[in-house]
Amino acid sequence: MASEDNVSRSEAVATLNGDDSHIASQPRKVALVTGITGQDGSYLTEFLLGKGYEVHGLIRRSSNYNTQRINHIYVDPHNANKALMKLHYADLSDASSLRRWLDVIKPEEVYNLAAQSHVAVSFEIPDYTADVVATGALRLLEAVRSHMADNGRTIRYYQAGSSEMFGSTPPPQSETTPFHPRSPYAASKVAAHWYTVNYREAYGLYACNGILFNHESPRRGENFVTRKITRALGRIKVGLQTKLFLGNIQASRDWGFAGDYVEAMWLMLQQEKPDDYVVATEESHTVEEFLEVSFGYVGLNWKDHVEIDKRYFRPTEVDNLKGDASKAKELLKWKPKVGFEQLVKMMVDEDLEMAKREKVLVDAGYIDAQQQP
Ligand SMILES: C[C@H]1O[C@H](OP(=O)(O)OP(=O)(O)OC[C@H]2O[C@@H](n3cnc4c(=O)[nH]c(N)nc43)[C@H](O)[C@@H]2O)[C@@H](O)[C@@H](O)C1=O
Repeated sequence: MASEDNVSRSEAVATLNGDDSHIASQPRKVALVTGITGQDGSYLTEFLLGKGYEVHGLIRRSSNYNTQRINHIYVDPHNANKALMKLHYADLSDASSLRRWLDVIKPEEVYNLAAQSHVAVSFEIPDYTADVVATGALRLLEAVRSHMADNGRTIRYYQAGSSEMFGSTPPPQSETTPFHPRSPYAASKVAAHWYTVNYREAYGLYACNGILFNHESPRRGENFVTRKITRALGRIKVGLQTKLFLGNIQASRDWGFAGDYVEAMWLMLQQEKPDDYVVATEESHTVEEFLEVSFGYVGLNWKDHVEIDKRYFRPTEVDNLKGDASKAKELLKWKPKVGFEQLVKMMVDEDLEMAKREKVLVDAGYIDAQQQP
């Protein structure tokens, strides 16, 4: 469904919906989002469209469409009056594509959310992870810098940092806590963090690092632990599977709701000066506690279904993350709206509904139950 056509900015800016007259008198702000097909990209795009932005997303070519999370806000570009989210093929490993789209789109804000974001997988594909997460951020920063220099424009840049950068440094973790990364993913995020700081200091770029602690939602990828649990729980509840295999359930994370966290990204780019901010709930829970709350919510005992499988342990683990978000609270006036239990219930509710729909298809013989034990 991605458009392969270039749409000129003047054409796009002139396209205003009838239902947003409060912003119709000014040209729309234009944002460029990498990683738009991911969990955060989809929530950020909804948020920015709600603020009256025109949002351009960079997507990777794939033999299958991977736009499920944004299909509900996609409008065919032939409907120029309504199509305020536009998709373009590019890749963080392809510097020329980044510079070209900056030149065409001329965004005011760039959000770099794209990544190989799975920590365990980064041990399997470390070169690729470093290329996309670390060097990819550098390529984008350099494209932004050179575009600004050549065109006399300014762009505000957001870099998606991660609490994984703190690694083995004990909690609570704030902006001044030293990094001690424990995976190729985390080390790559540390590099991207410092590239961003360096471009700010060297070139005066308005560039911010958001150091976001884990943030989840019903749109979370199914191989991250929270969604893996709620997805399996839904299927267990309706009888499509019986067991769930997990790794280290003593790890503790500061889990917030992704929908809350994208607002903090945007707020960072609306300040007078660029800076780095921790975004977190300031509460930490173990994976075991997540199991207790989620299974308990639907009247099941997790101990009847969960088995520990060593293959999900990581070569080096991050044991305990708990953020100190005082700076974001004070300067951005940001705070999370969804708490831990509410987040768990939201995810369980959605995945229970999904499992019920899946069961209808299984019972009718349209799909099989994917050979789950
Ligand atoms: C902020 C940060 O947040 C995320 O990274 P993550 O914390 O590694 O997230 P996760 O859901 O993969 O693991 C959380 C914990 O859960 C343990 N765990 C146990 N059993 C399984 C298991 O079966 N699967 C998984 N995935 N984890 C398991 C696992 O060992 C770890 O201790 C990414 O978004 C990342 O991009 C990012 O930036």
